[in-house]
Amino acid sequence: MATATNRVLRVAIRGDSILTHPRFNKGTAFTHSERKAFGLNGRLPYRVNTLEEQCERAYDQLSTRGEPIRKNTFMQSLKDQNWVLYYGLLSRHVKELIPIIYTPTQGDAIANYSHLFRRSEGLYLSFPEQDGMEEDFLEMTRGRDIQLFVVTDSEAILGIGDQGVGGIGIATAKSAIYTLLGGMDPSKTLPVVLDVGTDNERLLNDNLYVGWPNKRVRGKAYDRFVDRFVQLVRKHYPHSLLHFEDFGVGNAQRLLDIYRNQHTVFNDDVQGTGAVTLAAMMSAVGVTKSKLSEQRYVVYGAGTAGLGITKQLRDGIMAIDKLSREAANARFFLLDRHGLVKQSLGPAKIRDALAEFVRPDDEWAGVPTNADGEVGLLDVVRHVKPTVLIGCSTHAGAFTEDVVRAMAEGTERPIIFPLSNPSRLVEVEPELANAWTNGKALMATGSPFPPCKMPNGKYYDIAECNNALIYPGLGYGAMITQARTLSDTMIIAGARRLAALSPALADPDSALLPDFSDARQVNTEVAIAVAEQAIAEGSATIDWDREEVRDRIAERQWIPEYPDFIYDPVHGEGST
Ligand SMILES: NC(=O)C1=CN([C@@H]2O[C@H](COP(=O)(O)OP(=O)(O)OC[C@H]3O[C@@H](n4cnc5c(N)ncnc54)[C@H](O)[C@@H]3O)[C@@H](O)[C@H]2O)C=CC1
Ligand SMILES: CC(=O)C(=O)O
Ligand SMILES: [Mg+2]
Repeated sequence: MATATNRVLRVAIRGDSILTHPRFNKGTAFTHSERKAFGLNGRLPYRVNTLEEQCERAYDQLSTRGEPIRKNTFMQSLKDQNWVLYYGLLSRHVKELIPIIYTPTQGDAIANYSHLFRRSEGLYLSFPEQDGMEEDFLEMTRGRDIQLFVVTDSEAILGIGDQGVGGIGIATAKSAIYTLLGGMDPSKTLPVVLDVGTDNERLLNDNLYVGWPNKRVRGKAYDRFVDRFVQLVRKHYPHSLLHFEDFGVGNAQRLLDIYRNQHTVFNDDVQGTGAVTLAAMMSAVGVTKSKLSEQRYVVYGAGTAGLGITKQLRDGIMAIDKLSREAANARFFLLDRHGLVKQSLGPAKIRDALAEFVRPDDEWAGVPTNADGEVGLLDVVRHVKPTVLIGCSTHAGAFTEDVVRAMAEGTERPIIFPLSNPSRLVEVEPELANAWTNGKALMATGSPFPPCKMPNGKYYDIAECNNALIYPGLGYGAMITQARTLSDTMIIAGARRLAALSPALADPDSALLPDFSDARQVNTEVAIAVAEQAIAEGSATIDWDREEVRDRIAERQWIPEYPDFIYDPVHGEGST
């Protein structure tokens, strides 16, 4: 509701309308004079509470709920009632509550979306209603200054696959994180689901499923539908940021390539995941006193995130260590469902997008294969002796004891990042990898995990290498400078700033990335770095000096505090 410099708001609605409007509702925090002005006197109990008191009450209520999914439902209902209270509560308990409103719990809420459904949130654009898309879009956005669209088509939600219309839950969660950690004004963000059907049989056979009960539309019809939406964004909100989330592997990078020259677009799974992993890797090589370019990287799961990470690390090696593209590419060994991505697998088993990273066969003479000539993870590890092992496969437990021990034989400090979400899909539990490597592994995971006890009795904090540690800052930096593009160099600037904040820099036994309890300050630093880079390279379209970026961002970031309200039925906000 407020920014650091905007403490008074003119509001046009009153009575029940304001009490049921989550953007304006203050509940018991309406002052007595506001109650008079807005017709609320008889609608509220006498005593005026502070936000602090409201947060205390809401936290007590939340604490009576045991299971994470019940806490998630409570938080959703709070968001439906009062945004300031919702974000106020979250910001007082960031580390405890992010796993409730985001991964892993939001994954369960999305999987059960149609059964938990109470009320809608965001914009639902359904394939059979596409002729009315512009009307629906305008109906939703009329009078609003939307600066950020978070869109999903729900094909690859976290690691749980196609969730049909329930995928709106990842767009709403990612938007909420933009506000909580990036300072984005929630009234200027819009989560969107493109409901193009679902191939999830469980949903198709469920009579309570609330989405379009149809097989997923693909091919040209799909492309036209997505394009219709993107062109509406471009036409009506040319300066907005368009964030793509959890699109399938056949579309994520492809749509990014199509639209990145038309609008300021961002694919979180490709670019956000790549950036946070680059930052964690910079931190890890700082601990081992080596360079990014000196590592041998095995990436297990060459889908959207796997390839995004690989390219971002490759670009980092080129930008920071000045290796050629070919030399940097040669540091990577990718595996997918058919094992090592190597030449003889042929086009039927290798996506075109992986072309740059296909290994030559002659490198693998004498290495054991299965009957189809495929090389598995253990044999890749034995042969390559990787210093880095990254998982983004959704294959729970893929980093077995044999794999981890084989890796530890080949390198003093194995860098192991099992990044699959939600937690139950992690490639290896950090506790196990810690035990199998005698506490030598440097680790980061996609969802939160508890610290591991080291042989010396100390605890090792597991960095949460989740794109939420960086995407709100990347997006905010691009949005606030109205950048024409979110360029690769802006992303690298953000990753370098994040790496510079790593606790492991000061103490090599500390976590590789800042703790999520500091994620707001961290993302603000990332936003500053991105905005400075946007100005330096001419992507920014606002007329700021680099030196003023920090102050400008501090002034503009949205904070969960109640401004004072003045009733103004003519010029006030809230009437549209
Ligand atoms: N930590 C983070 O910030 C992020 C984590 N992720 C996680 O990464 C995982 C993958 O996500 P996406 O790349 O979007 O999905 P995706 O479906 O594009 O990629 C998964 C890839 O793993 C491969 N795969 C599946 N089973 C395999 C197996 N048994 N062996 C080898 N390869 C196998 C698939 O063929 C596919 O190419 C998910 O769990 C997701 O939650 C994704 C984005 C960000
Ligand atoms: C974190 C995230 O974006 C994912 O797991 O898809
Ligand atoms: Mg994602």
